[in-house]
Amino acid sequence: MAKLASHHLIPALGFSLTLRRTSSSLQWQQNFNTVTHFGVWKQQRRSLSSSPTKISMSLKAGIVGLPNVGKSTLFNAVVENGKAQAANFPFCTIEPNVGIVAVPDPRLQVLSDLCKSQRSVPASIEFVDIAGLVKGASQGEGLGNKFLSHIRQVDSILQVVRCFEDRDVVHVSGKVDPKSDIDVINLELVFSDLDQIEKRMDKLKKGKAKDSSSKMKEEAERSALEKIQTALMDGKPARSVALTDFETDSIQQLCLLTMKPVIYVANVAESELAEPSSNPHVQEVMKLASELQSGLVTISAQVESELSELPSEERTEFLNSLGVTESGLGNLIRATYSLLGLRTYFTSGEKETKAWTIQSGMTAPQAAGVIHSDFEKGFIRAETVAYDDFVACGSFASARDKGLLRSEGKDYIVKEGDVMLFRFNV
Ligand SMILES: Nc1ncnc2c1ncn2[C@@H]1O[C@H](COP(=O)(O)OP(=O)(O)OP(=O)(O)O)[C@@H](O)[C@H]1O
Ligand SMILES: [Mg+2]
Repeated sequence: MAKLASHHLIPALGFSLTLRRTSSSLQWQQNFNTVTHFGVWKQQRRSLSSSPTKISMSLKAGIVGLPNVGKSTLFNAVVENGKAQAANFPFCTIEPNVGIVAVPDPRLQVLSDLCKSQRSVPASIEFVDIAGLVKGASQGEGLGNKFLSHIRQVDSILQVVRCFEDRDVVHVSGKVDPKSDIDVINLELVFSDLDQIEKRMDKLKKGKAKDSSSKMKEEAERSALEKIQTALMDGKPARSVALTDFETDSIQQLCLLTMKPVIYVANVAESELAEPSSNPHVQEVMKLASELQSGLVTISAQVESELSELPSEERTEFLNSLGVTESGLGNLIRATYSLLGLRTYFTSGEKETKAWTIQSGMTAPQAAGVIHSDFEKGFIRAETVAYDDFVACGSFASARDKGLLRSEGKDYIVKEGDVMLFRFNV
């Protein structure tokens, strides 16, 4: 029988990944496995709102960089109660730390107020603090290949680049030099990808494909690998290579490191936070980020870490004393979310208002599937209203009366900020 999955149904589902706080630890209440394949990795979570207890689908951003550049300091600031050891010696981090971070979104509160929701649940991203990489990592130097494999498992890379001068903080190559630091990291990623590609090409040479469709797939993979290999030899990342959709799909399972989108995080000194662009190191990172078609966020990991220790009423005062008005973390989190190609749609009702994360281009049934696979399987139609229209009308009923609540079918591509109700069959 067809049912209208109205707002009383969606919040009642509780199918999303649910965290239960126990006296000793955080436990995953559902079997949905988004992080446990990292085994030993620690799980921590920051909630930017006091009420939410649930986390929707999230993707991973890996914090990468040379040793001792401020990765764990940044991680601890982003992940409230982050317990990653951050200290002034290289290779301080060995096992990766994982933290789940809520994506700040003012729309959530607006919808929640309009629908008088009992709670609101933000979208989230996972941050992963990874061990420092050094020259030769792809050959097993430093903490070596094991840590490149940790990078392989994330969806995007935040590359922390040291832009602060401080004689007391050891730099592994002896001086602050963002260009050289970025080159070292990128080169290791390139070497590791070249190695992967070579191994894969050797396997493909054996040509095991029997039917014509497998042969076509192998051909697409071979062609993609050759194009990428040429670019890598030229020092260019795999993501810069133009591939057909078929070629892109064929190499997906290789998880090439240089295919992942990158944001450069220029880590500046406290005293430079008010005017980071006057720091020549930051100017250099800006130039490189733009050449490498990557994002850039300037932050002082040290300041963010100190801020996170302060009671909220003292934070503004501290920021003002440094000549800035807001913490850079919200910016970093939003930039990462957008870099991952993520979009948000909302469900909103009396029980809860929730931001759901989808990949851009997802259809209405796929978006419904993020709530629960039954929603996707039994999808009939979605009732949808744009966020601004919903706010102008104040409720689903009023949006329906004004003809702004549209009934969309299975081919509808969900738009950023859609507020949705799903009709489905179970
Ligand atoms: N913006 C900054 N200004 C001054 N000092 C900083 C800044 N950011 C980090 N530091 C200091 O740099 C040192 C190294 O930081 P951290 O342990 O976070 O580095 P890391 O990149 O995680 O190192 P590793 O790769 O060894 O795990 C710490 O003493 C930290 O306080
Ligand atoms: Mg560390």
